[in-house]
Amino acid sequence: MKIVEESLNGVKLLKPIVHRDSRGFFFESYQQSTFDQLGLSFNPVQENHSSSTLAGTIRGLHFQLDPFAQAKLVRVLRGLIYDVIVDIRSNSPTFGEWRGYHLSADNQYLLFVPKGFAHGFCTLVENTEVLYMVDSPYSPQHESGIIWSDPTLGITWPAGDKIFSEKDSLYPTFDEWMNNQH
Ligand SMILES: Cc1cn([C@H]2C[C@H](O)[C@@H](COP(=O)(O)OP(=O)(O)O[C@H]3O[C@@H](C)C(=O)[C@@H](O)[C@H]3O)O2)c(=O)[nH]c1=O
Repeated sequence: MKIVEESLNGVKLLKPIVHRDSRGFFFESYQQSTFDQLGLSFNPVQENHSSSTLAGTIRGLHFQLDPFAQAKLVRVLRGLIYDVIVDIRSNSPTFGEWRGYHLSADNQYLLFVPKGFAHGFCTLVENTEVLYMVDSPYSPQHESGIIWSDPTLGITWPAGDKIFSEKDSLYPTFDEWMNNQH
């Protein structure tokens, strides 16, 4: 496992060591001691798998509130996504900044997203499958989010029509969410 890119404090784009042979490939997608060596404190307790039928499907921007905040290790088993994270740590020098990464079954990247980030993605091809481990269990009472199309954040999503859930259409803007924190 090697770090390909570090951007907002604590976010890491990782590339596993891929062992290829005549059958195909093998890689360790998570190994606790490797993560410890990379300085990533991550002890997953739940794995999630989502499949999105149409290209242009958006899921996000999501996070869970303390004490159920989740770090995530995200990768794509099939297809291609534009994965977006937003720093929502109010004490962070990069508070309110976002970054986007192309994750695909082909590039085999893994994105490590620490606690304190809103997370979402847009699928770029049909039948895209995303797998991610989280280090705190699902807690519906602690689910929260920010509207993916937020004007202040100004995320440059891929062009084209979008498909998203009703739940995701009802999340507040970044400014509304911030004002509700005080
Ligand atoms: C997130 C989650 C959902 N569910 C249920 C609730 C609901 O009935 C159904 C679909 O949930 P959602 O619409 O929230 O699924 P989705 O929009 O895919 O939510 C996910 O989006 C990405 C971007 C993330 O970062 C994840 O943490 C998660 O929030 O699955 C669970 O049972 N466990 C879970 O951990």
